[in-house]
Amino acid sequence: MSGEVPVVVGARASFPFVTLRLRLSLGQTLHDFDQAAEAVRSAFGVERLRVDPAGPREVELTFTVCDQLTTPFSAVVGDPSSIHDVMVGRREDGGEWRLAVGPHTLVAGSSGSGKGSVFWSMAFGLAPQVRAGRVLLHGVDLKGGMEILMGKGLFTSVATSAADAVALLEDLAERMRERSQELAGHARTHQQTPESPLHVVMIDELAALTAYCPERDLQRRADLAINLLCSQGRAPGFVLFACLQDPRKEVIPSRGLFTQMVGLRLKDASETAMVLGDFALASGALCHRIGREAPGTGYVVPEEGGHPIRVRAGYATDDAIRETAEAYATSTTWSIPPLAPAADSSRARRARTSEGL
Ligand SMILES: Nc1ncnc2c1ncn2[C@@H]1O[C@H](COP(=O)(O)OP(=O)(O)OP(=O)(O)O)[C@@H](O)[C@H]1O
Repeated sequence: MSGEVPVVVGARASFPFVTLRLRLSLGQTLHDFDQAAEAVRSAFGVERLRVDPAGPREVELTFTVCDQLTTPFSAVVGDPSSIHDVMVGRREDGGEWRLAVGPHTLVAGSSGSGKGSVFWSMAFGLAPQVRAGRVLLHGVDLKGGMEILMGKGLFTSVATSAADAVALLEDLAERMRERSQELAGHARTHQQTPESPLHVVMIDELAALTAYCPERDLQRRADLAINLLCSQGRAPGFVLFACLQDPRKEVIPSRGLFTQMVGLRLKDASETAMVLGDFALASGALCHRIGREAPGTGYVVPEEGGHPIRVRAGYATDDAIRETAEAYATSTTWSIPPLAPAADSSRARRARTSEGL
């Protein structure tokens, strides 16, 4: 028997997961299990099946036997003491889904996949820090501000045109450079305080700036500023959080600079691999199989590495967004500086309403 069929050598359960450990039969490889995973998952009628190597001749199959994320729930305002990560929803094991604030985050998902719920859950999570002045949110919404202006009170500045978005990003890149110079020789990472807040740039649809912007020069300048902020912003306290429908490299050249990826419902397996890595498919993290009836559901690779985790974001109604924005409004608002002429764009020009930030 052991030469033909893999033998079950162990089993364990920890709700909602059941794990079987199998000894490979002669000639079988991990790849065979990866290939068969979808057929086995479907035969057992479970939500997800993950295949992991477990030593030279063994493999583990982990079945998610109960989907705890089917019922939607509301986005919540963060805990005032949370600085490094915020709760944005729930994980498949019933625990809190917390997103780290430091890394640059890309949320990819087709239209209607629920990117807005991750966006607002993040903003709600940061709201107490916004009110305390330790975090300044900057919004970029080139759909005329439809999404972000609803919660305008939380934002220090909001750009709703490509020209304003570029002016804002270049201004932030310049502030980042200045702060890095101030920190040089004193500290390797920035500690957020009201005197020196963390800047979080929240972009509703990144491709509107990096791929579909009709003005090539603005597109080029936006790419440059995003690359600068992504590659140098984390240590001095400048962070990007961007949503995107189409994760292809030609749409978002700086994709690799985003180190925290959230994959909601996507079009096909290649998009899933682009967002979460090839590894995701063998882990059963199939963003392209997420149903339309479960917006806000997706997979995320934990910052410390390991398997993608299935998650769902809390949902923020329009009323909840307005109320939260009113209750946790920032006291720091900026006018976006006028767009510098192209040749002059490396020198940010300022029109600050708050001094010394
Ligand atoms: N976490 C959630 N829980 C329950 N329902 C949700 C959730 N997120 C979104 N929805 C529902 O799905 C709809 C689409 O969500 P949303 O507008 O956030 O998608 P999107 O990915 O931003 O789409 P687009 O790119 O077209 O703007 C919402 O109007 C809402 O009804």
